[in-house]
Amino acid sequence: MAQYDALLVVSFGGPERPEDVMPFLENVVRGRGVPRERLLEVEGHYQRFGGVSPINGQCRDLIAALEPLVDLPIYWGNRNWQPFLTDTVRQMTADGVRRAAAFLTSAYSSYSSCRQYLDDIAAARAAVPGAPPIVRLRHYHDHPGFIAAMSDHTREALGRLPEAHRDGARLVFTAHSIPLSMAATAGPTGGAYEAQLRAAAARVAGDRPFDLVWQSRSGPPSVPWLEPDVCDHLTALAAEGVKAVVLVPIGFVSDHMEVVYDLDTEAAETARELGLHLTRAATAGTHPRFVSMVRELLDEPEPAACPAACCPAPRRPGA
Ligand SMILES: CC1=C(CCC(=O)O)c2cc3nc(cc4[nH]c(cc5[nH]c(cc1n2)c(C)c5CCC(=O)O)c(CCC(=O)O)c4C)C(CCC(=O)O)=C3C
Ligand SMILES: [Fe+2]
Repeated sequence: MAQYDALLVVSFGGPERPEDVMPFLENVVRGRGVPRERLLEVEGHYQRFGGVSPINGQCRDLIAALEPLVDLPIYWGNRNWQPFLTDTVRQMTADGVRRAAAFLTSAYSSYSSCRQYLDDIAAARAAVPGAPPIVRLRHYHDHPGFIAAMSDHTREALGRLPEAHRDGARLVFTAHSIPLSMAATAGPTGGAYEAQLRAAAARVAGDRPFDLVWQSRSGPPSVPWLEPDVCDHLTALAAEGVKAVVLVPIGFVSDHMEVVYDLDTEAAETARELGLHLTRAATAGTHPRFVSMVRELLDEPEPAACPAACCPAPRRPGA
């Protein structure tokens, strides 16, 4: 930890009042070619929850849990909503921070889940004269702390199924879908997003059979994204005679809107219609092993930066 004098938590950001929902969404999709109808539909998801995304509160909770373990000032900046990364970097600079470590609330390689965060950190630094170096802590999708937290939460969700259904329940891991072109170029040699997710899911599943499926598809319908979608997969499982499912959102680190809407609202409704027993595992959140993992990452030697050609920005047909 001696090499850093501050910890910066970098997250996606989300609105916390109804009037902030559309401006937030416009920040997220600027230049991304997301159809207007999709945006209005997603606006509805946020307004159903009073215009409040859970994600900022979850960042505050994570920081509160880190404070007793990390003997450094902890800063927090978001990519898409207040507190904005640029404002935080300005504050860090004013406070005299000389070399900060960045913890990203995104665990896997791909343009959306990695390079876009690095680009936004670079843009924030470029906007602030004298901004300190910000060193991204390494990917943690394979860290024992992350795997332990998800394993614990998966066991706990299995325990919430009716007892008679526990042995036969299928573990269904989910992650945010991304365009196939983005998946193909994820990581230093391509395919890393899916490969990392599958490896993490296999470790959490242990010797139980499992599936890895996708949620929260966006973008124009003409662009192919990773499939199958979680709801289509539940339908297929029910047709095969599966009676109970545990959904494990291994692709995310907190129970934000993509979890509480796309899984707890939409997928739960699909399961009810199909007569499937369904529980959902909590994400890592503030699980003690996940929190202590951040402390352990700070103590590791400074990680090498991602290769420049890793996770390139996708071409955006329709953008
Ligand atoms: C890989 C990935 C992660 C996981 C890694 C990570 O955690 O970063 C993730 C997380 C999240 N995605 C989130 C929200 C949104 N994502 C959108 C759109 C998109 N996501 C994409 C990918 C990912 N997204 C992509 C390829 C798009 C299409 C536009 C583009 O090419 O960039 C849109 C636009 C509307 C729509 O859904 O169409 C919204 C509102 C929230 C906040 C939730 C909250 O508020 O609680 C979180 C944590
Ligand atoms: Fe997203």
